[in-house]
Amino acid sequence: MTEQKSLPIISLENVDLTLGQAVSAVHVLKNVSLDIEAGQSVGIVGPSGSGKSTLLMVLAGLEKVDRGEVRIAGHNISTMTEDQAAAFRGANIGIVFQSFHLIPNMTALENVAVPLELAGRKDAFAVAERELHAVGLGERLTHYPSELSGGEQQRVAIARALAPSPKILIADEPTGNLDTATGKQIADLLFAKQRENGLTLVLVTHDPALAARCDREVPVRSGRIEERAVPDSLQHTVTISA
Ligand SMILES: Nc1ncnc2c1ncn2[C@@H]1O[C@H](COP(=O)(O)OP(=O)(O)OP(=O)(O)O)[C@@H](O)[C@H]1O
Repeated sequence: MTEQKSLPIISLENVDLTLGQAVSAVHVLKNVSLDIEAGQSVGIVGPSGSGKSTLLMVLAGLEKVDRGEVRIAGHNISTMTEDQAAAFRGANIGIVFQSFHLIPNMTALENVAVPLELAGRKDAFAVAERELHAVGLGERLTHYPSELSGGEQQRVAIARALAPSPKILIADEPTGNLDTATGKQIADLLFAKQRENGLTLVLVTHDPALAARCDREVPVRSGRIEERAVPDSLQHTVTISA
């Protein structure tokens, strides 16, 4: 019997992207290729300004590439219209932005319930409440973002991204504003979702401990990735030659 290699859930092929105009133009991503298997956790690491957040925006279809292809779950997100990409994200991808993007005039509970309501879930508020409890914010349901600390806002954003049970979670510094103990709790929650639900995790992080917990670290340097997916057959084999 021949072993079937599953298609990567995320695949970038020779992606180039320049942001800004004229003198402020920056060639941010340079011929980037990256395959991520379903259910894998990947830590995107690298110096400030190397292109990590831009890479996440590209993966989420929020930034169009100049060249190359971005395929998510077999769909070419680079050729979708904005509406198609938004619907696709809603059904498949949870996103935690560096600046959270919470809706200021909605409570924590309402912020988390919004994507569920948009998906037509009748149990939106019950699920939202459960997710807020899971990130340790059961006592902050009716607080508005301006009444929450930075770390609490970050956890609302994580609860909102996880609530619709996406296939993929893309998160920019998900523990960046948290103390060590709370950061570990959030990381535990994310890796539990990976283990139990097969969630694919793509995390940008400056935290070496969080990166080390991922199945794989992808280093970004000046807009380039040197690493390419290790074939399955080699992934769990470590050979030490004397
Ligand atoms: N709209 C834009 N116009 C011009 N340059 C941009 C634009 N957006 C980002 N850049 C540049 O692209 C580079 C990569 O930015 P990006 O935010 O992806 O870096 P990063 O690796 O996530 O950094 P950090 O770790 O500091 O968050 C930076 O040098 C930034 O100045």
